[in-house]
Amino acid sequence: MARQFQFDLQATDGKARTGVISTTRGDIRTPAFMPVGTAATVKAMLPENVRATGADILLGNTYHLMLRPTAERIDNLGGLHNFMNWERPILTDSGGFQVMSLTSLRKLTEKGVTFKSHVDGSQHHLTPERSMEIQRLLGADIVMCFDECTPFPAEEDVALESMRLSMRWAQRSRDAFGDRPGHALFGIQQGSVFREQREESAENLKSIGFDGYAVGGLAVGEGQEAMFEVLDYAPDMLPADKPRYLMGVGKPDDIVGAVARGIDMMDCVLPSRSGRTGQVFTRRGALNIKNARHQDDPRPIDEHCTCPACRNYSRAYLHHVFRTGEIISSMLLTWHNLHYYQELMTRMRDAISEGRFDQFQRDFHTERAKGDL
Ligand SMILES: CNc1nc2c(CCNC[C@]34C[C@H]5C[C@H](C[C@H](C5)C3)C4)c3nc(N)[nH]c(=O)c3cc2[nH]1
Ligand SMILES: [Zn+2]
Repeated sequence: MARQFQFDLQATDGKARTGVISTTRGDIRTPAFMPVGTAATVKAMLPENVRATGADILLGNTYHLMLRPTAERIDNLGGLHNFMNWERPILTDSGGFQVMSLTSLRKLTEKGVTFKSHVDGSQHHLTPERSMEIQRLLGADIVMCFDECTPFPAEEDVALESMRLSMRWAQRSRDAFGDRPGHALFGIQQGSVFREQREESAENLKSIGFDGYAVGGLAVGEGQEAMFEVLDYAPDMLPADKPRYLMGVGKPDDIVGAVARGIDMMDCVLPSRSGRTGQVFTRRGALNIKNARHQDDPRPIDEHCTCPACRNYSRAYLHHVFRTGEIISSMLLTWHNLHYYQELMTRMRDAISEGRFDQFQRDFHTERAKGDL
C-alpha cells in the first residue's frame, strides 16, 4: 500500500531544505507555515480564504476543543475537518503547552497533568493516553506527543528532569497512538538550551521512532539569539529524512533564520492575533495601522502585496475601520498578514529550489533596513 505519510526532500541549499509532505488529505509544501485555528476557526477568516492565502495545513487546538465542545462531540459530528469545513491536513498540539500557560490550578505528576478548566472550573486530567485519544477523536492528520514544554529559564538539573519526563511520555504517546495508517505522530525534542540534553532527547526520540520530529521548548522567552544558538545544532540531531517542526515560531525574521537552520514546519499565532491588534507585516518590517500617521495615507499596506487588503484599500481606510472597531478590520488585517507569511514561505521555497537562499536572506534583511514604513 502506498505510504500514506511521505516526506519527499526536493532540494537543499546549505542547511535549508524544500520538499513536499504528501498526506491522505493533500500535500504540504515545505518550508511550511501553519496558521492557527484556535477554537475550530482561524479567527476572522473563512476556511476558503485561509486556503487562498496559500496555507496547506492548519493547526487545531486540543486544549480548547477538549473543554468545549469536547472531543467526543466533534467526533460524533464527523471530526474537526467536517466541523470547521477544512478538508486539508490538520495538525493538533497535545494540549500540555496550553495547560501550563493557561491554567493556574494544575498539578503535574508522572501520570500527567490535572487542571481546572478556565471555562467552567471543571477538573480535567491530561495524560499521554488521553491526549492521543482526544487527537484521534478530533481526527488530526498529524498528532503531537504529550510533552512538558520546559519553562525558560530552567536550571540544568530541572531541565534534565523535565526532558526525561517528556521522553517517558513520548514512549507512552507512541504506545497509545498505535498503528494508524494515514495519520502521523510527531515526537517533540526538549532539553532547553543545553546541548547534551538536546542530544539525549533526540537519541531517545529516534529510538522510539516517529513520522516527524518537533523542536520544542523554544520561543518561550529565551530571545532570538539564544533560540538561534540552539537551532545551530538541534535540528541536525533529528533525522534528515523526516519533517522538522519548530513549535510556536514566529516573527518573519525568526522564520527565515529557522529555515536557514534546517526547519521545515512552523506555527505561530502572531500573524492572526497581531492582525487583530492592528499590527501588519510588510517587506520593510511591521507597522501598526492604528497610528495616526496613517490616517491620510492613500497607499496600500505593501505595494508588492496582492492580497485583497492591499489590492482594494488604503492605509487611511484600514486606519479608520480599525479605529472604529469595524469587523472588516480584523478580516482584512488578518488576511493580509496570513498572505504575507505564505508569500514569504513561497519566496523561500523558490530560493532554496534555485540555490539562491543566501541571496534571499541578504535581500530580506536589506529590505527591512530601508525603513520608510
Ligand atoms: C509560542 N512559543 C511556543 N509555542 C510552543 C508550543 C505550542 C505550539 N503552538 C500550538 C498552539 C498553542 C496554542 C495557541 C495556538 C493554538 C493551540 C493552542 C495550539 C497554537 C509547544 N507545544 C508543545 N507541545 N511543546 C513545546 O515544547 C512547545 C513550545 C512552544 N513555544
Ligand atoms: Zn496585503
